[in-house]
Amino acid sequence: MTDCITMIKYQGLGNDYLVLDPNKNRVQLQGKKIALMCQRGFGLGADGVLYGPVDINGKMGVHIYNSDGSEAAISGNGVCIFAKYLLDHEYVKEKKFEIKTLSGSIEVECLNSRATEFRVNMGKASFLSREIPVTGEVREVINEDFTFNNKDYKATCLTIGNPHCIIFMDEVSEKAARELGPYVENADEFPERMNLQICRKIDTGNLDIEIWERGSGYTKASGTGSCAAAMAAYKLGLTENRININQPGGMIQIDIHEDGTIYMTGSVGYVADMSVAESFFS
Ligand SMILES: N[C@@H](CCC[C@H](N)C(=O)O)C(=O)O
Repeated sequence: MTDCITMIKYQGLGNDYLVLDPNKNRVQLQGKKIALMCQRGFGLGADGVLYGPVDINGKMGVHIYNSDGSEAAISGNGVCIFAKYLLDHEYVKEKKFEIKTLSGSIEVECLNSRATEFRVNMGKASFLSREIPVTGEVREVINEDFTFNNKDYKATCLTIGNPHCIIFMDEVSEKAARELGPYVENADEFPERMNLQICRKIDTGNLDIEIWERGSGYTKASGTGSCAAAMAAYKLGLTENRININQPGGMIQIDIHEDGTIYMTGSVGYVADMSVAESFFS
């Protein structure tokens, strides 16, 4: 029998990931293999790969990869999807547990019996340039002037464990995100590249966003992107501390606590068991 690599595809509001469990596969993960798996058309198609469970500093963790093969420190939808995988495959039995990522330990809570709704403690954001990172003197990057593709914008940048640029606009669209995204992602001001969310304020409890992800491009939803958009709007005094983030794949609710801790409530779904022959990578 040909050696196969087995994966399970899940999605969080259309932000889809392949879970690759090293306990079930003997595979040396490399960036180009990940990129090949994620390709739509030539590969299996996904916004990224979740490789785990693995040991990270003595705890059960997951490595998160974007569809270009780059590794991300955190993914909100990715953590919800991985939490579902761990419950579905009985790696955990509790409803509340921690998942280790490169950005730290993330507390997750399963909210329903089908393990499709999760509440995640995403920690605190930082607007400090040296933590995001953004070049220039150390400052909070709030409503700052930037030029992307020869056009001037006001942007607020922050880290949720991964870097985000938030630009408020009167109208947001997939077209606008796809046009601006690559310039923001790869701007010289952002040494580790950048995730972009363009945002429209609907009211003090609702934002509309469109997303261009570092390393994955246009996606239908983003957990960390939702946290970043909500935190930027709250910091700018545009919203209350409970904000519904409406995005093409659906809605993610964000709660910002008094101490600045951000909680996201997201939904995920199982898509399919998939396998590829080793020869797929040759
Ligand atoms: N879709 C994710 C974000 C994934 C990581 C991001 N592309 C990065 O490189 O930081 C989410 O749901 O947060």
